[in-house]
Amino acid sequence: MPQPSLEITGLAKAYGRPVVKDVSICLMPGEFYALLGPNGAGKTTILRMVAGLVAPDAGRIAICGHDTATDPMGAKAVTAWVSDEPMVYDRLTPREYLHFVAGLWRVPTELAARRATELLDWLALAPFADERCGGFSKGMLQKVALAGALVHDPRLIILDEPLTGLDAGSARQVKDVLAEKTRSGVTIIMTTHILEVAERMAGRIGVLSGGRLVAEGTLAELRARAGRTEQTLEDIFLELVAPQADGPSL
Ligand SMILES: Nc1ncnc2c1ncn2[C@@H]1O[C@H](COP(=O)(O)OP(=O)(O)OP(=O)(O)O)[C@@H](O)[C@H]1O
Repeated sequence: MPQPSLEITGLAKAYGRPVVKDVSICLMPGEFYALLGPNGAGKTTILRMVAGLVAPDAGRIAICGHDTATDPMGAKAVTAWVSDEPMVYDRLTPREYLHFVAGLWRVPTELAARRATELLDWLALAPFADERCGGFSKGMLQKVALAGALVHDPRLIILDEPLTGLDAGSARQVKDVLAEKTRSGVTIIMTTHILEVAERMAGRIGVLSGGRLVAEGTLAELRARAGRTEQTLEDIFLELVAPQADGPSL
């Protein structure tokens, strides 16, 4: 059996009160997984723990076999993290930024330049490749940040609300790049509030409510579980996260 790209087991985190409770998720190479849940359900906290930005209180995370607690560098080397708040240096151009990030990852210069050109093309940033990022819109900065996250050719991409603030054209470019990545065996885990995006892009969907994973599966599996095949993802989602599904914590 191939090695999972992401294996989360019994993950827990409290900030005064528990916000992530005994969450386990296993993703294989090439999977696209969407984490859905109401505001405050714990989605970003899980992603931040996977990215190594927050330490779990309990549980284990392994990325392509690298335990994030005992081998954080090994785990980070195969991971890309793109937050919903793009951090890009204003004074650099997209090409300079990608060169800089590739240098941090020690990607050989020629390979880095080739990947940068490809990513800038894919994300329709080529015409702006040599303009300073300082004048860019938030959507353009998000695309530059995504390109930066992909320049070291990660095996796991972690995305927090990747399409927020993108216009239809940019959202399509990002979706196409992500779909292309999964075709080449890269695994993606993302949070989204846009149910249509989860429905269209993700192979599997996990629904989080009050810090717990209350359902997981393909859309067809979630429908079958809800007992009615004609239900939309929105109907299923609202049923799953309704207060009676999770007690009074919501
Ligand atoms: N650094 C922190 N300190 C204290 N509480 C935190 C911290 N980070 C998150 N929380 C709390 O943990 C809970 C889960 O937050 P999280 O951001 O993971 O939810 P989310 O599902 O991503 O929500 P949203 O959809 O609104 O982004 C929230 O109640 C939040 O206030």
